[in-house]
Amino acid sequence: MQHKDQLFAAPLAQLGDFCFDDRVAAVFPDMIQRSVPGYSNILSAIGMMTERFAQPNSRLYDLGCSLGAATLMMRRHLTAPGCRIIGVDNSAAMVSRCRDQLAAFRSEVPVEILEADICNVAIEDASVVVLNFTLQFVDPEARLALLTRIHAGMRPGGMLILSEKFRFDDAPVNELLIDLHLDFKRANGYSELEISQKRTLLENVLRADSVAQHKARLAQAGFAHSELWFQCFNFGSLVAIKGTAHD
Ligand SMILES: C[S@@+](CC[C@H](N)C(=O)[O-])C[C@H]1O[C@@H](n2cnc3c(N)ncnc32)[C@H](O)[C@@H]1O
Ligand SMILES: O=C(O)C(=O)C[C@]1(C(=O)O)C=C[C@@H](O)C=C1
Repeated sequence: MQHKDQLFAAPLAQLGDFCFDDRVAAVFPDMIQRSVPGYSNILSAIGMMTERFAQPNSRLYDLGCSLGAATLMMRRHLTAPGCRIIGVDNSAAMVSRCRDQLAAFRSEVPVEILEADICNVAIEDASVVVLNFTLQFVDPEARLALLTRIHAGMRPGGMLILSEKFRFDDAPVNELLIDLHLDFKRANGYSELEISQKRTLLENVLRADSVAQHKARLAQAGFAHSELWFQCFNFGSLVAIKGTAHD
């Protein structure tokens, strides 16, 4: 059964930091669909890109997998033989629900869901790595080290999909795209109170970078190629490819 996100509909006495606890996990599909413009388009493209980039007998990683929406897409579109998918999340509530959700659909592809910090987990022999709205929650100081480890754990020609909320250096543009996102949330039924409480809760935990910062960091981490392939307001997705000997 789908549960509607009404977590922030009533005034909260204390606005601490947003966290991915059991209450959030219980409404997460509704929350992310109504909060992230383009979320479904990005998931569909993760399926298409998996089909294209998964290499035989390699590993595919979904880092910050939540309930496994991207893992499911990858599993459904995987045609290369001998692959395994590894989903990682450090929220116990997400991991438990993710395992249930994956078990509800039949598949021959081996999938393992780990409860761990993506900054510590080993990345090995990967052809596809997904960071779908996860890097924005990692300490900015730890982001380059994580991407460098991901790059080191990938096969040549492997692909990273990095979806994020962005900030923009041009102040009027930044304001406009944030406002359009708020309109998107209003159109999806969120009240002004829900919007402002969630915004305060996210302030210290979701630290957005600009597209230029992401591209520069991906290059520094070793990725030979990267480009923004999707954007809607202040949300979007980049693709980065590890170079091969032919580059
Ligand atoms: C916005 S959700 C990701 C949505 C998901 N990828 C999808 O496509 O539906 C961010 C997730 O990242 C997880 N997360 C944040 N920081 C993490 C870390 N350092 N290690 C592991 N998981 C992390 C959170 O628990 C949360 O489930
Ligand atoms: O609701 C917002 O304003 C968001 O920034 C959306 C966002 C995200 O980008 O991850 C924030 C937290 C929830 O996990 C779902 C979506």
